Amino acid sequence: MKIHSLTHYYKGRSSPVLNQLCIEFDPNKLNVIVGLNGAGKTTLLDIISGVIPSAQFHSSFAEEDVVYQVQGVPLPSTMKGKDIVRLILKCDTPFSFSKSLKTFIESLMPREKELLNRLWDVRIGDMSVGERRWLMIKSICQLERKLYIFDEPTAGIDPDTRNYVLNGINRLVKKGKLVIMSTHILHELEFIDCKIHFLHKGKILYEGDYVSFLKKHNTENPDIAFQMFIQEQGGELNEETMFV
Ligand SMILES: Nc1ncnc2c1ncn2[C@@H]1O[C@H](COP(=O)(O)OP(=O)(O)OP(=O)(O)O)[C@@H](O)[C@H]1O
Repeated sequence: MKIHSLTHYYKGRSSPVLNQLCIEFDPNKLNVIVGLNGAGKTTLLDIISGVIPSAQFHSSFAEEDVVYQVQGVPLPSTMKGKDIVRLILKCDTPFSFSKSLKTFIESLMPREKELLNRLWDVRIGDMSVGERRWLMIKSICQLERKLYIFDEPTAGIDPDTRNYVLNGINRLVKKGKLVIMSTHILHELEFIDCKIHFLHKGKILYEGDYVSFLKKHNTENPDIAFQMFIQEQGGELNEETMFV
């Protein structure tokens, strides 16, 4: 999937958040969008998923072939773990819930099974941020879709659980699905076959693999490479337009 030129303005903002942005997703790799806070990653994912309509982007995927994990959990806090699992797995209507649940449980590692068991009767409002995210994402990974979009799926998740989440997402790529995610945790990409899309100043200014990104900046630390990349692009503010 390619986007040739995408511009998006938010109401009341004089400059566009996305400015003639071009991007090419790789169907055989995990596509990872990175960039500073406020760079426009969520906006881009919102447009690709159809949450924000855009006259400049026409998805080649039908609505029912797409699943989008958003950052917040727009669900009542009294829902329990088992309700979330049922709600998400039931989205795949051709399969019965008991069959989907059996497949879901079989896909989990032993510690994940313990976690599911523990969260089964816990209300969302009583789960930690990481527990809630793990449950939502692992359930979403069970759905049969062609395009999967995850907005910061590993934010606030401990390293062990993060591995389970990333493995689940990576398995989708291996199954031939198009997967796009955003992240601020660059170190997690080291062992993943991914294509990084660096969003900065409304455009994708770098597309390539993790190793090339590090090599380009002559470092083994992705956070340093990130900082160097931002500096290369010139980070100065225009003093004339500040605080007016
Ligand atoms: N509904 C909105 N109306 C006006 N401006 C918005 C709206 N949503 C987002 N913005 C602005 O657009 C810019 C990009 O926001 P966006 O959430 O896409 O960034 P992001 O890269 O996902 O940030 P983060 O890494 O912090 O999650 C920000 O400056 C934000 O303030």
